[in-house]
Amino acid sequence: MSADESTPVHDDAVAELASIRQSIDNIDAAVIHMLAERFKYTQRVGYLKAGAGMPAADPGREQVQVARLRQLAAESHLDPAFAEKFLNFIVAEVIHHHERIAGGER
Ligand SMILES: O=C(O)C(=O)C[C@]1(C(=O)O)C=C[C@@H](O)C=C1
Repeated sequence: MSADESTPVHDDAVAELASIRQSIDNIDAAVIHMLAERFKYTQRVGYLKAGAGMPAADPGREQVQVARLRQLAAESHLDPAFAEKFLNFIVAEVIHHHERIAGGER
C-alpha cells in the first residue's frame, strides 16, 4: 500500500496537518502585523533622526538589541544565531529606509 492511500492513520495525519497549518498561518499573520507596526515606528525614528542630523545607524543600540534577543531566544529554545540574523535582516532594511528619508525621499 503506498503512503498516499487512505487509511485511518493517513486520514488522522491529514487532519492534524491541516489543523497545524491553520496555526502556522495565524502565527505568520501575527508576524506580518507586528512587523508592519515596527516599521511604522521606525519610520518615525527615521524622520526624527533626519530632522536632528543623527546618523541612520546606531551600532551601540544594535549590540544591546542583539544581546537581548539572543538571550530571549536561548530561553525560548530558539537558535540564538537565527534570532541575531533575523534582527540584522530587519535592522538593515530600517537603516535603508532611514537613509532614504535623510536623502529627501519619502
Ligand atoms: O533605535 C534606533 O536608533 C533605530 O534607528 C532603530 C533600529 C531598529 O530597527 O531597531 C534601526 C537602526 C539602528 O541602527 C538601531 C535600531
